[in-house]
Amino acid sequence: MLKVDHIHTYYGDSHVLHGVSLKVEKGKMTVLLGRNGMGKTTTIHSIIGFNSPKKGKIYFNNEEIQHLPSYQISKKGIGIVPQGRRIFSNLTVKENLTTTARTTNGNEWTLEKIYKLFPRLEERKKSLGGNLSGGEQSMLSIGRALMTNPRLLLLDEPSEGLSPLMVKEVMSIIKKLKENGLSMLMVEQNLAMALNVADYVYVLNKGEVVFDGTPEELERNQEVKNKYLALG
Ligand SMILES: Nc1ncnc2c1ncn2[C@@H]1O[C@H](COP(=O)(O)OP(=O)(O)OP(=O)(O)O)[C@@H](O)[C@H]1O
Repeated sequence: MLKVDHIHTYYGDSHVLHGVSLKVEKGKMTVLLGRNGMGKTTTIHSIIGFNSPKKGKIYFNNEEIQHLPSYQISKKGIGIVPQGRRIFSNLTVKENLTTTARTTNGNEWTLEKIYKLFPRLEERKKSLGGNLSGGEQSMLSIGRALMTNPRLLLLDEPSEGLSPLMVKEVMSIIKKLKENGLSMLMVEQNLAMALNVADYVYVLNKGEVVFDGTPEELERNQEVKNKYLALG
């Protein structure tokens, strides 16, 4: 469904991604792991067109998208749950869900379905986004992305800064989406959580893929875990 082929991405003169390649299969959860600053967010931003690669190609359903602006990429069916959630703090929960909603990719997701998946959001539908707890904001950010009816959902550390209880809740929702057949690429710092939901894992180090394999293969690979995933 998504193929990232040897991309090189820069911030000004700073060369951050050095030929990153990865694939996301239809209906699967692919997880990007790696320590802080290794290029995970930059990879997500390259795919969605926030920071397009200077070299290399990105194919979505066999079509090259690396040269397109982000609104066109999103129109083609790639949704994003950005790092830090980025919800609209002066809009209500309901407005957050509806302002960027899109039906051009089909119309599976409706407000009713979102509220069914996240009953907490329905309870708080009239509250301003800025008044929600971190966990509620995380749910809102996922709900808002689903309202664009994506074929592929990019999630950049949806569990960041949440309490263990909230992390569990958000992850169980992500698992439900996976059971429903949604294709996802998720950045995650928490190894245990990543191994729990992933079908396939990539590890990034200094803008390069240093491991790819199944969660079981990563689990057994003590060297990769020690070298590239140790905290710090
Ligand atoms: N806007 C920017 N301008 C310049 N350099 C940047 C910018 N954003 C990120 N970088 C640099 O690019 C590199 C990769 O950053 P990136 O955010 O992709 O890492 P990450 O793996 O997602 O880490 P984190 O979990 O901390 O977000 C880092 O060295 C970072 O300092």
